[in-house]
Amino acid sequence: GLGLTNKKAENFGEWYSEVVVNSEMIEYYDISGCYILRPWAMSIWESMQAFFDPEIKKLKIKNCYFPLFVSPGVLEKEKEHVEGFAPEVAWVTKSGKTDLDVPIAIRPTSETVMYPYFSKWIRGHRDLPLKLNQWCNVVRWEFSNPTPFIRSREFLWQEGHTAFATKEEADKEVLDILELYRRIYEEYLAIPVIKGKKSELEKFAGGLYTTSVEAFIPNTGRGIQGATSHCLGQNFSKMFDIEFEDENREKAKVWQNSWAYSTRTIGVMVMVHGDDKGLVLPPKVASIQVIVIPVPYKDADTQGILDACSATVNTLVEAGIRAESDLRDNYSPGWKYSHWEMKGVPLRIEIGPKDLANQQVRAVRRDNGAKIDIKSVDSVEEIKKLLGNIQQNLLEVAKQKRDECIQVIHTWDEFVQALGQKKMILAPWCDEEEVEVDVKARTKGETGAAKTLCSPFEQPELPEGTKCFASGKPAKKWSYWGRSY
Ligand SMILES: O=C1CCCN[C@@H]1CCCn1cnc2ccccc2c1=O
Repeated sequence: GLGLTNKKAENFGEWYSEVVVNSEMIEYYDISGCYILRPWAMSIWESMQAFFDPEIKKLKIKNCYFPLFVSPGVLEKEKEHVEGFAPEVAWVTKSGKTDLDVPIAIRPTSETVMYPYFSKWIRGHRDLPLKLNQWCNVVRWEFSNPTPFIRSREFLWQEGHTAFATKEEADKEVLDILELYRRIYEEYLAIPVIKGKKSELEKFAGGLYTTSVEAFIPNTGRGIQGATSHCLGQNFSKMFDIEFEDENREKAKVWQNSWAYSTRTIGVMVMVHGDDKGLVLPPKVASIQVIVIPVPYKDADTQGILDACSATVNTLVEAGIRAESDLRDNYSPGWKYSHWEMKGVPLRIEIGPKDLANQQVRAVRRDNGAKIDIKSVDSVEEIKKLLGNIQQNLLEVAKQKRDECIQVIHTWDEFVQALGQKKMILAPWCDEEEVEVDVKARTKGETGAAKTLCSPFEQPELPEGTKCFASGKPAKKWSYWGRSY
């Protein structure tokens, strides 16, 4: 029947798989690591896109589309950039029964697809800045445990690729885009994130520096990279000869960025807000914000109740609220309550004989279960307010839970203890790579090693003489550490 067999606090992995399927977002596919995105998931992707695409167009970024296929020559152009990733690259080796003389790679990301053409298109400084984005799928044939939305062999994302004459312009754009990612998480998905810089070990090896928004999953005590905005420096322009004649007719290499968020965002939302009744959708990304359900009663005026439901939906829709009714006569009200709770619809409206008689409706919030009687005449205004409160409450509750998981430490013993308590750890660090490698080695265990998540832009006070928690050397910065996805 209805309802989840797994509890979020008891077996998180099974709970998550059940929620994404029972909420009708995901259907498992017969190829491991590949998932069907059903409309209930696709509409969430589309609502984020409906925010992000106009925003990047305001920044004069233009959408394009490059081929899915990459010729081996360019993919292997730079050993450093690709070597660590090579095992994940999927290759086309045949067409029909015939072997291709040269295998063709499927894009895992598009730097090497795009940049030979950036080199062709950029001649003079008047060709700059070049700012392109594409909405597409990418393929990475990963072998670690596949998880819908979080880690799949094919996923949807947007990838921005930009080229500037100066480093200053590139540095500014990195942060402009990172702010858009923060807004996606905090204003749409109601998920708190931390903006910061990745360590040298964790950054994109092909770039100059990596910034990211980091989320945290309290149930597993793992950090998760929410989205990433890299400054590539001139690494790729040197590799691909992307140069221009500057004002004093000198040849100069361009400064580049690349940035992405993916369908992983949806998985983070499920993990953070979901509960034992199923999915919980923030109103901003809910394709149905209000579901209206008739509660007929024996010989009471059933037609009157059905008409009131339809009238309520029409009034709400006219006011721009995404409302629908569930008038199916082959399901009980109780069944419908569970069904739409499982799908995470933020607000339910019940209309029974009493409500009809009193010219009111009963609203039930999905986030905290509160029941509110609303005068039908005030329904639009009251429901808009309720949806706003739900959006804000989801963020506040998530922020409070996340903050409870943050632990500031100063010593190795405190670090190990906090790690065991599934915390997101804020620690003073000497910023030396071999110390980071050492921490990974010393915390290797069945639940995975601890790594740096990011060094937050907002740095707490670092008193003179503070020691690195892991090496005892003078600490240079505060960094977040933890196990991660
Ligand atoms: O993050 C982004 C943002 C969007 C554009 N690409 C960058 C960097 C991607 C890093 N990466 C990630 N997995 C890979 C897998 C196979 C080959 C290459 C790669 C690879 O370069």
